[in-house]
Amino acid sequence: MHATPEPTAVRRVACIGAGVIGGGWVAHFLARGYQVTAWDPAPDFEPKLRRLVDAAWPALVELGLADGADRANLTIAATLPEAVADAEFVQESAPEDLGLKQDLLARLDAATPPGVVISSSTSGYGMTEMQSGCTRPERLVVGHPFNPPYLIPLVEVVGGERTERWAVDWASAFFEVAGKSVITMDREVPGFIANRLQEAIWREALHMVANGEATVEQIDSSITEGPGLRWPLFGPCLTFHLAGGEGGMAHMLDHFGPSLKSPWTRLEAPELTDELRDRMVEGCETASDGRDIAELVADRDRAVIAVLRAVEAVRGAR
Ligand SMILES: NC(=O)C1=CN([C@@H]2O[C@H](COP(=O)(O)OP(=O)(O)OC[C@H]3O[C@@H](n4cnc5c(N)ncnc54)[C@H](O)[C@@H]3O)[C@@H](O)[C@H]2O)C=CC1
Ligand SMILES: C[N+](C)(C)CC(=O)CC(=O)[O-]
Repeated sequence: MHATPEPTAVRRVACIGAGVIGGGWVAHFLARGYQVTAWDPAPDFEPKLRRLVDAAWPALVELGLADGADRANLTIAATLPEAVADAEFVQESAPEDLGLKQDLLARLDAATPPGVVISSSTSGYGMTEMQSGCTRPERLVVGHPFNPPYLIPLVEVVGGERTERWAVDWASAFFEVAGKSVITMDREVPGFIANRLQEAIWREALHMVANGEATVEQIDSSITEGPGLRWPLFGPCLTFHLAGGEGGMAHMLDHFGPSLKSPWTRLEAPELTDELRDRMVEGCETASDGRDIAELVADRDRAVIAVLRAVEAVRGAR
């Protein structure tokens, strides 16, 4: 049996590794009213961490702090075992190095009370490969955040082959209670969902710069002045649903399906089978949540205007 607290009862979290992401997690958990203990092997980590939290705090105040939220709730631990000794949840944010993560997670597993869930911020490793040295692998999950974790809501949660289902469900529930927006994945896939999508763009951008096909500035403008303006409300699927006009995704795929064979990207497209077409069309119906095309267009237009105004306000304030 495992002495796992209810996700709503957690008060003490440990953040292991306190760089860009670990520090961002510290700021997030402090703003949500948790007692946070941080540990990092770098000798100068404490002043850097406090600078990061102080820089984030005005934004967190503007968003609204939870009851009891206070930067004084941060404790600096001298050792890894001290950091996790009475933790009710542990978030690991050490460098993206498989050997280092395997070794660190094994040490965390040995020092953390049984039943306490340990989550890794890894950007792409599977928990199956990271939990290989753990004696209680059932409580280890990936909890992949986005920079900065105190502002970007998404966390992707997924277990490894030796993770038990309760730990995945517990972590998802805990992150929700802690104010995050969670995608729980049933299957391990390198890079999870969002980084696979981001990497497709990122690798193509690097190819274009390497080949002299586009400059860094052109690449960034192509997103900030183009598709990026549509993505805050609708992701790539509903966005392209509207590219099909009144025919939606079905017409979009029938019209532009042949373009999947054109050399528009170095990434090879899957075969557009009837099954894939149906899955996309049905998925867009579900995601539309009862709205017809005209209603979706109206929602998109309102969102794009709001985003354009917000961006203009930030540019005007520079
Ligand atoms: N930077 C980003 O945009 C994102 C990073 N991540 C993931 O978060 C993790 C941390 O990345 P960053 O914060 O960007 O790196 P970072 O380099 O800013 O921070 C890493 C921290 O880990 C510490 N560290 C080194 N060895 C350690 C060990 N053995 N045990 C504990 N801590 C150790 C370092 O002293 C440093 O403070 C990685 O797994 C990365 O893939 C996830 C989402 C976004
Ligand atoms: C650059 N990165 C791969 C570490 C980015 C992430 O993992 C998520 C993010 O913040 O975009």
